[in-house]
Amino acid sequence: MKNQQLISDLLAIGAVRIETEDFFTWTSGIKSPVYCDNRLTMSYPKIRRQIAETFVKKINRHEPAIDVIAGCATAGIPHAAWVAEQMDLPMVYVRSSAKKHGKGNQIEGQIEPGQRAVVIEDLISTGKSSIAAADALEKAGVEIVEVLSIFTYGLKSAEEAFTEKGYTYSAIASYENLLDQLVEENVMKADERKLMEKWRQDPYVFTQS
Ligand SMILES: O=P(O)(O)OC[C@H]1O[C@H](OP(=O)(O)OP(=O)(O)O)[C@H](O)[C@@H]1O
Ligand SMILES: O=C(O)c1cc(=O)[nH]c(=O)[nH]1
Repeated sequence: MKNQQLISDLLAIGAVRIETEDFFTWTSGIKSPVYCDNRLTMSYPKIRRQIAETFVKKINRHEPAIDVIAGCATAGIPHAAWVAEQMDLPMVYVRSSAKKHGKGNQIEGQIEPGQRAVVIEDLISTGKSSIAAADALEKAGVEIVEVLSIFTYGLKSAEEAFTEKGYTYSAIASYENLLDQLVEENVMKADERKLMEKWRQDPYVFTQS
């Protein structure tokens, strides 16, 4: 699946919303004029299959092979499941924090120290959620080979956070691809695009302390 195809699909199913007055609040607290709801892709078998196939191709590049697919709770879980199913690999998922009852697990499913894992996330903003999942797996002795997501905003702070941790990450499509497509489809004018690009350089600009 090409990045521009994914963006077209996300736009076609209404997964991308832009609000220039009543901002969205991201999990990080950032107030954003954009929200990309990749959860909607679950409801479209062709799109979710193409996403899984693209992830599988990326994962198959790794040598030695990957032992386990790890989904980030919650939105990464179904995509991790479809990838694990296609690859006939074990799957686990990682909660944002350990359960307060039951077995107190943060990682659900079976992992063994020394296994090589790919972490599947639906979206990367600051990277905090997927890095926390990768950290939990690493703490359990698992090697993080790559973090994959459907979409990334490509925020500088996320890039720095991944680099600092030494995790490799990639996404099928980016905010850049989204802006290209919005201009292409005449949804956004070139000067509006500039503003959206500017906001990405300083994503906390609308966030009150
Ligand atoms: O890179 P980050 O700044 O961490 O932001 C991205 C995370 O935010 C969203 O999850 P959300 O917290 O909304 O929870 P959900 O997956 O349970 O819907 C998204 O699904 C990512 O997990
Ligand atoms: O950072 C987030 O919370 C976030 C941003 C976004 O565009 N979509 C989403 O589901 N979460």
